[in-house]
Amino acid sequence: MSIKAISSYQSLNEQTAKELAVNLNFFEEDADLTCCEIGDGNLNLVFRITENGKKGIIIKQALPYAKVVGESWPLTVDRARIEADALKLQEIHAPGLVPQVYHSDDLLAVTVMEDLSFLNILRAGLINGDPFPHLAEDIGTFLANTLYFTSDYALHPFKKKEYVKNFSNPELCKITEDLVFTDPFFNSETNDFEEELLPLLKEFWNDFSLKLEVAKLKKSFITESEALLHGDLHTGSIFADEKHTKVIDPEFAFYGPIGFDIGQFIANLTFQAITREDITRKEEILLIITDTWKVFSETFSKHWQESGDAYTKVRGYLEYVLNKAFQDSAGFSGCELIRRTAGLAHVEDLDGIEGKEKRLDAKRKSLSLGRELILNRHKLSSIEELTELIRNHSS
Ligand SMILES: Nc1ncnc2c1ncn2[C@@H]1O[C@H](COP(=O)(O)OP(=O)(O)O)[C@@H](O)[C@H]1O
Ligand SMILES: CSC[C@H]1O[C@H](OP(=O)(O)O)[C@H](O)[C@@H]1O
Repeated sequence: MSIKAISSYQSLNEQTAKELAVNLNFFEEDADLTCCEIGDGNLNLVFRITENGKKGIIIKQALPYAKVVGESWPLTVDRARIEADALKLQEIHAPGLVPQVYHSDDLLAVTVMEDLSFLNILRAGLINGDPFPHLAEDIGTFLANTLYFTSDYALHPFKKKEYVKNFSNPELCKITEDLVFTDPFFNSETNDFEEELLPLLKEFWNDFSLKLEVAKLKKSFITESEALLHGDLHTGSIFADEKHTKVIDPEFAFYGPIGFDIGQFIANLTFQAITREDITRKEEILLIITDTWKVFSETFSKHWQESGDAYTKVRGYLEYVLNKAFQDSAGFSGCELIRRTAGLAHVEDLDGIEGKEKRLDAKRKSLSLGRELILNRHKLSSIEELTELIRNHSS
């Protein structure tokens, strides 16, 4: 039976992924196709199908469980629908900054999209020291456009609530609630860290002022339906080179506080500020952070002038919204730094450091900076103060 004709979910393999591509008319029946499963993320299958080595297509399929753990961690395949819908909406608001979606199938939990293999995953490129001259401009624009145009500042309230419903994503949000906001701040089984970090982590687990601030950040993540977030905007969710930037993998998309995406992006750049030894190379990262915020806040402010909401004309309201997003983003980035160091899901920027002492030193810096950002976020009043804090903790 043709895979296109199936009436229930089944997980693909390299052979059936090829058959699906042909049945969906992406290739001729007699095409000489190559298919490889290239997924290196925590959750899904990703097939790259090419004909004679030319640019091909990507078929991404959600498994009914989290790939990184296995069938013992069931997970809704509805995340594929959310990812495809989010990519389509992001393409409208931030054209050219996401892969094109060619086809999606909610039953098979499949998204067929543009093959971006000509680009590099940003995390790998940054670790390699590659330059990304357009990154700040592109991500600042992506953040400003996707966040503003999906918010109440831009949308009719009925449309906004329709989106909130469509992008209700409880299972994926629960992963973030646990892995980003809760587990690393308690002695949880999911945590994963070198025993040498235990004394510092014990300090965290016993620090009730730290826990109170994380509780406030978690509350804001859970309760503030401000804009449609990407939901997992780390440097492994971005393809880039010197000229292009493409944001992938919005399966964690949902309505949340604007500062969350900004904070995750800043934190994942911060790992590079911590690990780079050369001062000039560190400063390159701090400049990307500064410029991203500047592009975001300037572009968001420009859009704001077009808003039909009467309150957006009230003096001080835009400044309030931006200041809250800024301070939230500092706090969220603190949580991301800590969870990527001691929680379940790690990053190559830290784990890939050769030499145990050097690696532990970087991880301690990441944990201490994370704590500072969470505790002192309300004292930060400019992006320069934020980058100065990062600079001081990463030398
Ligand atoms: N559009 C694409 N073009 C080329 N490669 C892709 C594309 N989407 C994903 N990949 C590859 O698959 C990997 C995992 O994709 P991702 O969407 O991050 O999956 P997961 O949701 O499991 O984290 C990426 O790191 C990248 O190597
Ligand atoms: C068990 S999911 C852990 C972690 O993985 C996700 O990232 P990705 O899909 O990019 O691999 C997300 O960050 C989750 O917190």
